[in-house]
Amino acid sequence: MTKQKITSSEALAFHLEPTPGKWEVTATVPMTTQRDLSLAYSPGVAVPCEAIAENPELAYDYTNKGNLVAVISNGTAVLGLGNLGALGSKPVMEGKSVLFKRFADVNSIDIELDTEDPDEFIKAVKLMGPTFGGINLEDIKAPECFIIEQKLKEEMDIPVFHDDQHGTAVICAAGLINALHLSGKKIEDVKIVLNGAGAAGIACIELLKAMGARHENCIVCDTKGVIYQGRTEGMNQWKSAHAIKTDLRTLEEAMEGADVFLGVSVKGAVTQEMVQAMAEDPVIFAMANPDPEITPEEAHAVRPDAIVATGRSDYPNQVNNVLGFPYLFRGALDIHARAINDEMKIACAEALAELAREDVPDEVAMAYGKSLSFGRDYIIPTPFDPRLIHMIPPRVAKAGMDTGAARRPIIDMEGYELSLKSRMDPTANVMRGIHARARKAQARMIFAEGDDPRVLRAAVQYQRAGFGKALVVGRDADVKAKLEAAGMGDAVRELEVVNAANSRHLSQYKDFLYKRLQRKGFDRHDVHRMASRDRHVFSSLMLAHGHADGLITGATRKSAYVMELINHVFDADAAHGAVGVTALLHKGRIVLIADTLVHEWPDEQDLATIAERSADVARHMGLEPRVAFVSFSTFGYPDSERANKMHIAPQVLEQRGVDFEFEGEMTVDVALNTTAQEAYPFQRLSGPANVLVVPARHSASISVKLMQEMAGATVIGPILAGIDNSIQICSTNATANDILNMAVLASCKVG
Ligand SMILES: NC(=O)C1=CN([C@@H]2O[C@H](COP(=O)(O)OP(=O)(O)OC[C@H]3O[C@@H](n4cnc5c(N)ncnc54)[C@H](OP(=O)(O)O)[C@@H]3O)[C@@H](O)[C@H]2O)C=CC1
Ligand SMILES: CC(=O)C(=O)O
Ligand SMILES: [Mg+2]
Repeated sequence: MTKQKITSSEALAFHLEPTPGKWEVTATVPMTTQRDLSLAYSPGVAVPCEAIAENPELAYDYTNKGNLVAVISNGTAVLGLGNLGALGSKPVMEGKSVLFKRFADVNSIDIELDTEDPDEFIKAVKLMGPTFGGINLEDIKAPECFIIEQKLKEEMDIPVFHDDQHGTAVICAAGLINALHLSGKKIEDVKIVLNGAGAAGIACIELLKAMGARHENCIVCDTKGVIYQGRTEGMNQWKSAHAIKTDLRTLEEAMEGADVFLGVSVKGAVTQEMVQAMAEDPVIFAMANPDPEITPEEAHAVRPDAIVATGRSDYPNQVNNVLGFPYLFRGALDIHARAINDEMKIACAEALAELAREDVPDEVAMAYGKSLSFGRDYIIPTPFDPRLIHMIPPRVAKAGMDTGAARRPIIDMEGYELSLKSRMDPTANVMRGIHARARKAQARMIFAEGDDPRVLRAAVQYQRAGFGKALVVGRDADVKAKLEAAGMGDAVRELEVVNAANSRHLSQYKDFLYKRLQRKGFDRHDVHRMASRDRHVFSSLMLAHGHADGLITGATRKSAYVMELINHVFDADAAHGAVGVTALLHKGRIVLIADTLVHEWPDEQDLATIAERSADVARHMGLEPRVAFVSFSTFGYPDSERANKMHIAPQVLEQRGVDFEFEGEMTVDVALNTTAQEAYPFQRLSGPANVLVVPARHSASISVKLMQEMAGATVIGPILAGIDNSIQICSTNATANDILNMAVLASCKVG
């Protein structure tokens, strides 16, 4: 698989922009009028306060407690980086909070406590109990973490869960069930070596023993080597419980003939010699973060028969607690659980293991840009698998209900699963699918406006994110200076700068252009000048000759101007069926609007073509198209000459016999709102429209910009559809990220 290179400057920029950190708080109630204020605050707020004081259970109804989890750390074991202190751990904790939201729609805030004293820590967390529906402890070193978790579990009436212990153990167990299944070994028989006897290590080995691994077959190591009976150095009661009678003293000795290696220690703790000495079909879970005990490349170089997993997302088999904590808490919160007990953890591990053995739906394979099927490189579901949200929490919730952990059991399990499906934001999956397809396409993308810093940023990101090769049109010295000024001096050597002066194909381009334009009033001299001087024309010529796979431009000049130049080389116009489609992403919805670029005032035939091209784009984005022809009238009322073409266009489409849903004409609310649709029982859309064909380019532009400015919608486009070549025109106020999105779309050849 293509490994994505991430630089330190990118990581810092990601955390700095658009605002420092990774999350913010938004209100879920209106706060605009005097009445809102009276309800949300004094005097209205007194009513729920008193109700909750009388019956604390009502806090789950009248406050956000029931869907709020605290991620709490003191920073004493930040990933595998060691003790970075409370503040130093904040980026990881913010990250965990965001993962809670992204994967399971759990609201979460991070809290960093500046203390290494377990009693102080316990007291602080306990006092916060009323605020939260659950507590996720994170990156607290052993053995303090054991004391802290145990005490808080005893004293709090909400789930307290140390993720590094149990989250890791659950995922490790799920992965191991499947790895052993593949290597044909049984957990009772395998010799397991665990390196790292801290939070994660102790919990992993305890869970595996509970699942059948034999005490005498498990060798645990730490910084002092093997934990054997009688050892006194660096010991504690949790390690002692796993000490065995043995003469082995070092990890190297322990690894001889081992079937399974589990690493939750530090980067590079395992050597190739150690791996070489393992038994046949060894299982190696090198889970230290951010860098594993040994890389899959190193392990496979000496043992091609090994099944290897790491904690990282850029290798296959990511054994990482991100697969666990969001879904464990989702299930626990939804039954208002008092705790997350062992049965709930085991249910989670089994559900994950089963899911990996199931047939992988196309949408998952598409999102990852490769086919995934149960085997050595796919023993555990991938974090972006959209089935996790509706398949794991119900199993956790059921186990909690069966074992008395639920305060409010779920009655309608089927309804619960459906509600989980609709919790997740579909736009994220669509974007992921597009990115994965682009990565697979590895397109050579021309960024025509190499003198613009936004374009340069996008080009650098395009290449560094592994989408393909970025070809930047510009003058070498200028590109270099701009990159340096933008703090990306290190990218100078990475990007290929192309221009008329360094092109071997210029005379070929000139001849081609002259042939196209000689009967359109251009003389040879003008044409040659244009080919070599105008970057839009030069870029188009490169694309037309197959010297690149896609073109992205329009960030510096108005789109009509750019289109005119591009059309000297291509036939990307209305007469040839070109259409501009813009995608609006907002509040978990995606709506495409067309035509935003090519047709000024389309007639009914054009409108039908626009619908067809837009439906293609929708399918490319992974959406099943539901097209609405929108107007200010609905099904003929009010009758108006201006709305007439919108009334007729669906009939034209009907005659063309297309294979997608369409309807019209209708107002936007009828198109997008199923309740409004009920007033028209004869209408044929099976749900809200996701493609809006609008009467003219001005209405398209107004709608898009209104959504962008007023609602803060994400705008992708206009996507130029209906032409063979992959050209995307971005807008002059596009950000580097918008330009990158357009390049990615161009690269997966949408349209
Ligand atoms: N993939 C995943 O999902 C997860 C991975 N991890 C990773 O596991 C590692 C440990 O985390 P955690 O348990 O929270 O941390 P702890 O600080 O609680 O424990 C660390 C343990 O690793 C041991 N150790 C450190 N260096 C070595 C070494 N060179 N050889 C052998 N043992 C060593 C320590 O030994 P001693 O006791 O002698 O000090 C200690 O037992 C980290 O790298 C972390 O990123 C953690 C959670 C989840
Ligand atoms: C993944 C995780 O929680 C860790 O490495 O600490
Ligand atoms: Mg952790």
